[in-house]
Order: sequence, then structure tokens, then C-alpha cells
Amino acid sequence: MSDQWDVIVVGGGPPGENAASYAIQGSGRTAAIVEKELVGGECSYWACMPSKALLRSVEVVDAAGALAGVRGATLDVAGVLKRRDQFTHDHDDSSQVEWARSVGIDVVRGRARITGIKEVTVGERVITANHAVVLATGTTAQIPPVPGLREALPWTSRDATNLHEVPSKVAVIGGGVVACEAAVWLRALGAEVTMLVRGKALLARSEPFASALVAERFAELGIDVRFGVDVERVSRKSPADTGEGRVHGGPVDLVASGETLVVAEVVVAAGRVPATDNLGLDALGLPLRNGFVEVDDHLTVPGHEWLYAVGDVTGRALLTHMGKYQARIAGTVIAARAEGRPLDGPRYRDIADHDMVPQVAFSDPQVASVGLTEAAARSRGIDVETVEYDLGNVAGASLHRDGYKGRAGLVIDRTSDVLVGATFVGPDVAELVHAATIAVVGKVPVSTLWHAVPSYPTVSEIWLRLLEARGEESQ
Ligand SMILES: Cc1cc2nc3c(=O)[nH]c(=O)nc-3n(C[C@H](O)[C@H](O)[C@H](O)COP(=O)(O)OP(=O)(O)OC[C@H]3O[C@@H](n4cnc5c(N)ncnc54)[C@H](O)[C@@H]3O)c2cc1C
Ligand SMILES: NC(=O)c1ccc[n+]([C@@H]2O[C@H](COP(=O)([O-])OP(=O)(O)OC[C@H]3O[C@@H](n4cnc5c(N)ncnc54)[C@H](O)[C@@H]3O)[C@@H](O)[C@H]2O)c1
Repeated sequence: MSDQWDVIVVGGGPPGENAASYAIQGSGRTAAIVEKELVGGECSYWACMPSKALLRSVEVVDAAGALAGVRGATLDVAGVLKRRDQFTHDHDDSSQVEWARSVGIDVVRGRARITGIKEVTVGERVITANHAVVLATGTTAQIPPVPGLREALPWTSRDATNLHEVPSKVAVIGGGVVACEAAVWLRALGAEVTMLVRGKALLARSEPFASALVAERFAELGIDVRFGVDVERVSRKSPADTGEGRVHGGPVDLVASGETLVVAEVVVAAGRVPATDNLGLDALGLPLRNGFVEVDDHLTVPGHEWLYAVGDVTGRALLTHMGKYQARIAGTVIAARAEGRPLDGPRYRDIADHDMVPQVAFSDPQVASVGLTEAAARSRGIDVETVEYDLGNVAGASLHRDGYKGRAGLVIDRTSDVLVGATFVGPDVAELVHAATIAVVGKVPVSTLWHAVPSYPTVSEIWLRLLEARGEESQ
């Protein structure tokens, strides 16, 4: 293998893979991905894929139990974990490496550091790029500086998604997406779950009605959610590094807001920190924002036209689909610059990260949203009106399951009459959000949406109900 490529990508998660392939596709250019763990990154082995594999089993059993006349679906824990392992390929990345090679990308194993302009050092080996270096190093779990917490060897999302045994009693620190998803599968697999939430709401960046519906459902599921709680100290008598997804020793005592809680395991779901330590960026004098790499809308590091960043490490949106979107843009920009073409047109610019980001939290219920919440829109000075409607009153939803509970809301910019945000909460709402994403990104006037007729009897009729709820202005 040579020590020189046209493009070097540091980090082989889905964004890194996409940046490399878009930068070279249809050309004679060469690319290498440097990866210190597994090609496929956090998403494939420790995040999106295992978590959604676990949650799908939970959802199917729940859905079967929600229809009169359907009986008999139960979770077989060993079978659920086995299916999860099929999705993570038992942490074998050979199929990803094969894919990389099939599209002309070399894989270099090891931890990379930037040691000069277009120069990357992997161990003792110095490799160079003719055109571009792309940083795609992602994030790792943040462990809050609570006395005794780190020493207790708590579970992070890596253990929760790759669990091999179900702890009898779990404390989850955090109330964000990781916490809400993990609480659902841990509870369904048999754990007693207590959530210790610093703030006043679950999924606090969502619309308040979404947070409220998730909290209501968690109470029904027997998940004990405690709000306004600060974890003060943690102690574990016999912490043991038993391996990923295994209980890490004896019982854990947590003192939280004056009360002591004793659990078999603690799951820390308190956000992420960018993987930029020891990456050599200090020497380049890069302006980091809380450790995240600042980029412009061409995903280029300002003042360093050879250096790009995509995915979580940019801090723009910590989501696989957004990282891949950024990577497609970065790859297209690298190709254009390498060929001396101008960066004309929207394909070369990150637009969606500016208030048009879709996300599905696969909690119970699911929360699918795009763009701005009402509060976020108002904080930007946008004059908005909102409409909300109960999904349970939509014929398609009532067919979907008995006693369907859910709600949807639109945030509409009054001045331009376009949607700037939408939120859907309920079972299986994940697939509803893309229609809203198209409306937000396409800036479709709400009066035009009146003519986008949803089929009967589908859950999508929520659109009609929301427009009706808005009144004549939509028509
Ligand atoms: C539990 C959980 C569930 C999630 N579920 C979803 C979901 O359903 N949908 C969604 O859109 N997002 C989800 N996310 C977020 C998603 O996982 C991330 O947005 C995504 O993984 C980001 O990809 P990335 O390539 O930027 O970073 P990563 O996936 O973290 O990949 C970075 C890669 O870089 C490598 N690396 C780092 N430093 C170096 C170095 N110096 N040298 C060489 N290699 C290096 C790492 O080993 C890693 O493989 C979830 C996150 C978590 C924690
Ligand atoms: N389905 C999905 O799309 C999906 C699933 C999981 C994760 N993700 C992404 O991964 C990222 C990380 O998720 P996350 O849930 O870890 O982060 P988050 O930012 O969504 O939530 C972090 C939670 O931890 C709490 N917290 C932070 N510091 C704390 C401290 N010191 N003590 C106690 N609590 C503290 C916060 O109040 C919040 O409740 C998110 O940006 C999310 O979008 C996406």
C-alpha cells in the first residue's frame, strides 16, 4: 500500500465512508480511511443499529398487545439479543472493509493524528493527501464529573446497546434521546428502571407536548422518572471490568438530591464529547468550539482549504443521516476543487443543518420532528402560529392500534406561510416526518399543502386534520 492518496479520511463511521466515496466516485482519484476501531463507526456497532434492533422487537410485542383479538407475542430475551448481534455483525467489520475496497477506498488501521498540512501520522507511519484530509472522528460518551461515578465503571450507551445480561435494577443518568430509548428496551427486557433527570422534561429540546406524552407513557410502563435531580456522588464496593454489556461489579449506591438509590447498574446517558483530543489540531491553531471542529457550509475548516470535517465532530447535528448529508457535500466539494470546477449550486452547500434537521427519537412513544420547535422559532424572532391535533382522532391511527395515543403539531411562519417545524408523537410515527421535511426544506406554502391529499384511512390524514385545525387560512 502506498503512503499517498488523493483524499484521506480520519474516522470510518458512515459520514467518513460517504465523504471518501463521494470525493472519488467516477474519477481516477484514490482515497484511504484511517480507522482505529471498526469501519462502520459508532452507529453500526454501538449506537443506531443495535438500539433500533432492540427497540423494534419491543415495538412489535407492544403493537400486538394493543390489538383486540391478537394474542401471544412475548419477548424472548436471548432471541432479541441474538437478532441485535446479527445487526452488529458480532463486531466484525469485514463486510464494511470489503465495501470500501469495492469502491476504491483503502482502509488503514490505527489512530491518526494530523501532523502537518495534508499530512497524517498513524502510529509511526506518515501518510499524505494530494487534495484533502477529512476529519470524521465522531464523539464519545460524556461521563459527568460526579465523585465516584467514573470509578464505579458505569455503563455507557455502548454497554446498554450491547447488553449481554439484563441488570435487575438500573439508574439512567440523563433524559435525552439515549436515555429515553435505553430506558424503553431495558424496561421491556425486565429491568427496573429509574431515570435521574437534571431538568424538568424528557427530550427537553422537543415540543412540550412530546415531552409530556413520553413521560406519561413511561409512568404506564413503570419507568420511574425523577425530575430536577442532581447526582451528587456514586460508590460501588467492587467495580469489575467484566466486559461490554455485562454488569460491572457489585451494587451501586447513588446519592441524588439527598436520597440514596441502590441499583445493580448505572447507565450514563449525559451527552457526548467530540473525539478531537490528541488529534493534532492544536498545532494547526484550529478554532475549536467546546472541542468540536468549526466548518463553513462547504464543510471546510476556514483558512485551511485542504481540511474538512463531517459528522458528529462538527457538532452541527449529532445524527447519522445529517453526518452522511454533510459527507456527501464535503465529498462533492473536494471533487469539484480537485477538478478546478466552481462550487456553484446548492449541492455544494450545507443548507439543512440550518434549522431544517429531522430526527426520530425511537422512544415509546416515538417522537419524530423536523426543523424548529415553537420556542426555538420564537427565540429566532420568527412570528409563528402553531396548530396541534390528537393523532388518536385520526381514523387511520385508530385502525393502527386500539386506543392509539399521540399528537402532532405544526409551527408555521405567519409571514411566509410556510412550515418551519413539525412534530409527530405516537407509535410508529417515524415514517410521517419525511413529508414534513419536504414541506420545510421545499418551503411549500401551507395553502398548497391543502392540495396534498392524504390517503384514507392512513395515519397521514393527520395532515388534513392539522390544516383544518388551522382554519380557512390554509385553504
Ligand atoms: C445509543 C445511540 C443511538 C443512536 N441512534 C441514532 C439513530 O437512531 N439515528 C441517528 O441518526 N443517530 C443516532 N445516533 C447518533 C449517531 O450514532 C452518530 O450521529 C453517528 O455515529 C456519527 O457518525 P460519525 O462518523 O460522525 O462518528 P462515529 O460514528 O463516532 O465514528 C467515528 C469513527 O472515527 C474513529 N476515530 C475517532 N478518532 C480517530 C482517530 N484519531 N484515528 C482513527 N480513527 C478515529 C472511531 O473509531 C469511529 O469509528 C445514536 C447515538 C447513540 C450514542
Ligand atoms: N434516534 C436518534 O436519532 C438518536 C438516538 C440516540 C442518540 N442520538 C444522538 O446522540 C446524541 C447524544 O444523545 P444523548 O441522549 O447522550 O444526549 P442529549 O444531549 O440528547 O441528552 C443528554 C441528557 O443528559 C443530561 N445531562 C447532561 N449533562 C449532565 C450531567 N452532568 N448530569 C446529569 N445529567 C446531565 C441532559 O440534561 C440531557 O437530559 C444526541 O445529540 C442525539 O441526537 C440520536
